[in-house]
Formats: sequence, C-alpha cells, structure tokens
Amino acid sequence: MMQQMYPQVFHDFQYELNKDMHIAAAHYIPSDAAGKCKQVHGHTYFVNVTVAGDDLDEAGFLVNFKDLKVLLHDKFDHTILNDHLDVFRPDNPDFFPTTEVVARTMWETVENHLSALPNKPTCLQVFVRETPTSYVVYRPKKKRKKDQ
Ligand SMILES: Nc1nc2c(c(=O)[nH]1)N=C([C@H](O)[C@H](O)COP(=O)(O)OP(=O)(O)OP(=O)(O)O)CN2
Ligand SMILES: [Zn+2]
Repeated sequence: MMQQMYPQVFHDFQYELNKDMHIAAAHYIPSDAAGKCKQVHGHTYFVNVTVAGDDLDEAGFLVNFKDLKVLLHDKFDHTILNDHLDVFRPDNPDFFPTTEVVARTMWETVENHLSALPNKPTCLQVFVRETPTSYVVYRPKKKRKKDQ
C-alpha cells in the first residue's frame, strides 16, 4: 500500500483531492555541478498531486483520479526524463530534469488540464520524492490582485 507523509497546503476550497503515484524513470543532470548525478541513473519517484475546488463535475468528481495518472504516470513511467524534449531541455537549467523542475513541470501539466475543465479545479501543490532522503514541493505563486 502506498502511504507517505507530505506537507499539507492551507486553502479555503471546499474539496481537496490527493493522488499518489510511483514513477520509475531514469535521468541525468547535464551540468558538472551535479557531480555523480551527471551520469544516467534511475529513481522510483513518489509523486503526490493536490487538487482543490468548490465545484464537482457531472460525475461528482473534482477531477478523475485516472486522468491525473494518465497525465503523469503514463507519460513518464519507464522513460528517460531527458528524452522528453517537450518539457526538459539540456541548454537551460530551468529545464534540466532536477527534482525541482520535475515538480514544476508536473504542476504545469496538471494545471493546464484542470483549467480546461468546466468546474475549474486547481492544482495547489505537487510533491516529488526522488530518493528516501530528498524531496521537493512545488506550489504556484499566488497571483497578485493587480494581475487578476
Ligand atoms: N536540489 C537538488 N539537488 C540534487 C538533485 C536535485 O534534483 N535537486 N539531484 C541529485 C541527484 O539526481 C540524486 O539522484 C539525488 O541526490 P541525493 O539526495 O544526494 O542522493 P543520495 O542517495 O546520494 O543521498 P544521501 O545523502 O546519501 O541520502 C543530487 N542533488
Ligand atoms: Zn537523480
């Protein structure tokens, strides 16, 4: 059974949904500063996605758990992350497949899907554990009032 502690996010939406998944993938960080992580190596990533909203869809879902799995697990599982040139690039550290960038990329992928749904849920947080001792939490910055 997949059970893991991860940081909670505070919000005042009525519904909060969490989807956990494991993703087995290889990667390398194309920088000398990454030391041994410059070599190709693999992880079983533990990912938790937090989605919230006030309205449900015609099935009574905020978003179908299955759709979140398809978006992330089906795309990245048993792949080399660096090969996904649509999201990771070797020429810019903001797009190297580090844990930070993986978490942000997953948030962008999920939020892009959610924003097209009629009930408009939103992704509050993506938690990515890369090793037993290392994890990253990505949360989007709150939009400032004048930007809305
Ligand atoms: N800020 C980041 N630092 C590191 C990342 C990263 O994505 N973001 N990645 C790596 C490596 O890819 C490596 O897979 C993970 O490193 P690390 O946690 O150091 O792994 P160890 O098993 O060696 O950790 P222990 O300290 O032995 O528990 C490196 N850094
Ligand atoms: Zn790694």
